Amino acid sequence: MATRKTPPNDSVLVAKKSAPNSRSTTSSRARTTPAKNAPRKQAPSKSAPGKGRGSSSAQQGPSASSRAARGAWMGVSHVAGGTVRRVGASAAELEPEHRRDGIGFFLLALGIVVAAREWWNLPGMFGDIVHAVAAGTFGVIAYVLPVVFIGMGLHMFRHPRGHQPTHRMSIGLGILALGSTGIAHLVGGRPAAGDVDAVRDAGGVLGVISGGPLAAGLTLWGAGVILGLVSFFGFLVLTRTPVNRIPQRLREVEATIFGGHAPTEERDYAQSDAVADDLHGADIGNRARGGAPRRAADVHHGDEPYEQAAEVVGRGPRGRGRGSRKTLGRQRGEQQIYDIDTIEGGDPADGSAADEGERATSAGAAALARARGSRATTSRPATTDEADTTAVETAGGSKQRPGESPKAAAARQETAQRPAAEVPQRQVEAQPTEQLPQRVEQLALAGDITYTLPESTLLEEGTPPKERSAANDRVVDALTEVLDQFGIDAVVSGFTRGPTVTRYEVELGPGVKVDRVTGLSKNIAYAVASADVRILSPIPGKKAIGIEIPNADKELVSLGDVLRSQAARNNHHPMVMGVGKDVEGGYVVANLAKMPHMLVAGATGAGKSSFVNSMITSLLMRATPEEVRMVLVDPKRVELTAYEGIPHLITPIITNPKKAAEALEWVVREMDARYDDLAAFGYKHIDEFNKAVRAGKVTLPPDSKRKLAPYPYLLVVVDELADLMLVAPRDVEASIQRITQLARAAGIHLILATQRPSVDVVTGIIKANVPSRLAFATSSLADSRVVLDQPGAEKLLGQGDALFLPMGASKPMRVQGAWVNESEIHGVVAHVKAQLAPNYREDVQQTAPKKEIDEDIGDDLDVLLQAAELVITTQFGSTSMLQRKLRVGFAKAGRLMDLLESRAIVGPSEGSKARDVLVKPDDLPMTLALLKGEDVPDDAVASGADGGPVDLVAQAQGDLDEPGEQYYDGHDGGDGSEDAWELTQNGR
Ligand SMILES: Nc1ncnc2c1ncn2[C@@H]1O[C@H](COP(=O)(O)OP(=O)(O)OP(=O)(O)O)[C@@H](O)[C@H]1O
Repeated sequence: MATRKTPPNDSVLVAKKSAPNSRSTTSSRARTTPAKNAPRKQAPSKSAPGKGRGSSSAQQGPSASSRAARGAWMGVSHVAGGTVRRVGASAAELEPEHRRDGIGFFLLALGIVVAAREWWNLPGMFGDIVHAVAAGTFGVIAYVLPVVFIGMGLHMFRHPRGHQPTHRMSIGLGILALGSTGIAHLVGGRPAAGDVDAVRDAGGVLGVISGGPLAAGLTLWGAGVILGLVSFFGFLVLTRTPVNRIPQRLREVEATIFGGHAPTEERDYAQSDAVADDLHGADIGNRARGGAPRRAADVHHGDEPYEQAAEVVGRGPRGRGRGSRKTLGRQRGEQQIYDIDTIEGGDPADGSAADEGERATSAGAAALARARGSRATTSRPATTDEADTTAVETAGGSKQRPGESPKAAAARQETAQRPAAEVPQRQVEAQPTEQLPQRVEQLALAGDITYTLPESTLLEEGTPPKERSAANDRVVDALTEVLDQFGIDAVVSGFTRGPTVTRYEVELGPGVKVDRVTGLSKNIAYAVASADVRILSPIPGKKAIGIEIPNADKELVSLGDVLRSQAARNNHHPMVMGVGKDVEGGYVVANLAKMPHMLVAGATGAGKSSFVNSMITSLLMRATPEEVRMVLVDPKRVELTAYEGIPHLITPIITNPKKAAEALEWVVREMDARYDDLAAFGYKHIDEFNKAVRAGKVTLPPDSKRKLAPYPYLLVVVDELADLMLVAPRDVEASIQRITQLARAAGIHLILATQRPSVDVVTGIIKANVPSRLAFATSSLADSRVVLDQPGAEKLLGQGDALFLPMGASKPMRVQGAWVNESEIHGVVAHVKAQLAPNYREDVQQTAPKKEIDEDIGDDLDVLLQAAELVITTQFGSTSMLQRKLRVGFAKAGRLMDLLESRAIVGPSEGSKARDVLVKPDDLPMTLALLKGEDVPDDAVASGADGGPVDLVAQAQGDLDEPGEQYYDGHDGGDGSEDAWELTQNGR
């Protein structure tokens, strides 16, 4: 393999280091080489100046033999050096899993060799050497070395992909070795370094180093205590046990030895087999590490991520064997964390870059800065085999592409030949290994209750992220081929792999039209055998076209990982939720309080309900019922039932759409009440008010009996807006409009989810007032436009793949939604329910006034109310005034006047004269209430004047006969009446 395909980095490396022939076989890069290669090809002759001179000096006699010897030595060293480099490079070419397997086997073999000598006294020189090294270094501790080596080897096999745990183990073992050999040194009588045998029987050289000076300085016991502590610390690092978790770890160990369940083990891997296999093989958490079996019986319906994708995942690319192709591309960095907080503040790209700069680890940050900083350092393809072949062909003939200038060709070739080793590699954030500490709150309202937020171990870990896979390499090949076939001067310059899609970056040569690539979307889809190709031009913040192609091997984004990410840890706001991961593999969290309202839409099965579950669970994980209360509306009756009875609820889950509409009206009233408070106490936002209340700065009037308490945030979740719009479109729309326009300062936030993002459900008014959007896969382009005002959502993959357009962002970002399964939800809900019962507000569903709008009014209620108001306030019953002021047609104005007459608000028509108005302005509110079908107190009825409202009330109460049918008899107007009206208006 290594001889057939010399990897590009090898080829460049060898060329630089003067291996003359390396190009001829390969040439992978020939296409990209000529300009630069020429001098490089000269390198060997440069390194062999002796040759040239040799031929002349051969005639010089005596020094010829020494030169020949030197030449021979150089030759041998070249061959040897080249071989070593080639083997090294080939090893680097291996898949990371194979490399780790190789290390695993090496450690196993080492363990066996050391055991053979230290345990079974292997005789002979080999045994002596092993003993000299092992015991010489570690002293008597060498007895346990085989266990350590074999253990680490097995660990490598079990976790072929991660590297963090191995680093931790190495550090832990190092510290433990220092401590324990030091103790062995003390116990072994503190032999002098020169006494080899005694040193081997004590703590070895390491023991002399760690124990000797300590004992000399601190006495034997002092040194012993210090070394004991050092060893203990090493052990804790090795076993990943923070001191505060020692009791829990002991319980886990006890549970493992004596059976039963440790608390953290009560998790349930209800994943599809394929995904679970993925998880299983990849270090997914305590349970998998403990080897506890998964319980198939625990798999719930609807509790499986990527339900239909199981088959695809099952026969992912790993099953099909891998080539040894070189991959290209920038590596994904999970340190890249988008916090919607940051994005909201300004340019998303800038925000994230700044974020990255701050948070990346030093190694990752340096690489990231390089990757971001200049185009020249953006990753370039380290070529594939196919590219190699093409390169050979083009190298032999034209090195320029059609229409390309020689200079451009040279520049392109120069960049394209950069070795993979120079590709900036971004550090991948480790799966969070530390669980979050539990937050404990003393509840203010129920002072005797200490509320503990759920432990983060209740949420499982997801699939460890892959940096690249063979599937990515195949796609890069296919894309390169398509670009070549169509003679487009463009290179696939890198890719970032997200959990469900990979974004390939294509950089254009000078003078190449973007349309030439975007116009190829169908050919690209054909070449990569996937219908779901989405092209972004450009990638926001980058000079490159993005081609997003689904991963054949999807990764599960678990809510637990998102909430344990740095982005979520750094933000202590109770309304922060885990959204998922973006295409670059960065965790996305969002502060719902800053959204401030969100529309979540997508076709059935696209992942809305899963998102809503993740959102509610996020809040339960992070917020006490005093911080966040919820109104959950679930007309489908299935999605949110799991949350019934949680103390965060302000009313039982509402399943009846009519009641939901009423609940929205309650939310409006609650909002008004909060606003009144803010105004009364002089605050602009509920946060300021709450702060002042907590600080005791808000003083009530002396006679007030009210007990001041901070207002919790109120999250109103409607899981199917369409159902509400069906029963009471006008009321629902009006409530939503009012809430969304004002509620932000009152700490009230709306999440509206729908699977029917059509204009009759997501009306213009709703859209205008709900600024943040989350679009899961929609069934049509039109739906995508309704949600996002742009196409894109129709190309999403479903199952949590989404476009997220938070308020203030100009371009949507693609995210894979966080997944939380039913058993996790049950765990979290059980935890919160066990601590506190819900304290429902009675008024939410009860005080909403009963309304019965008369049939003849029908859909005209709004305009009729306006007409009544106009007529009563002006005391002028003119139809043409209604026409003009309400901008309605003649027929409609006439009908309104009929309705007003039938309710005894105006008298009958009197020809061209304006009608008498029978209701006094003072009675306007009651009249309007009656028209709206609201209950009016009896004492209000008695105050009716001139029989108007009294009649109306009486009629509403059935005391009068239905008024006779009266038809409007035409235009009431001569000009006189209109003028009179104008006069009235002017006179006011
Ligand atoms: N974030 C995710 N990660 C993995 N799989 C997911 C995710 N979201 C959804 N899925 C998969 O898609 C299926 C359907 O998701 P979900 O029930 O949330 O869709 P929906 O849009 O609410 O559909 P409906 O409107 O019919 O209720 C889930 O059962 C799950 O298998």
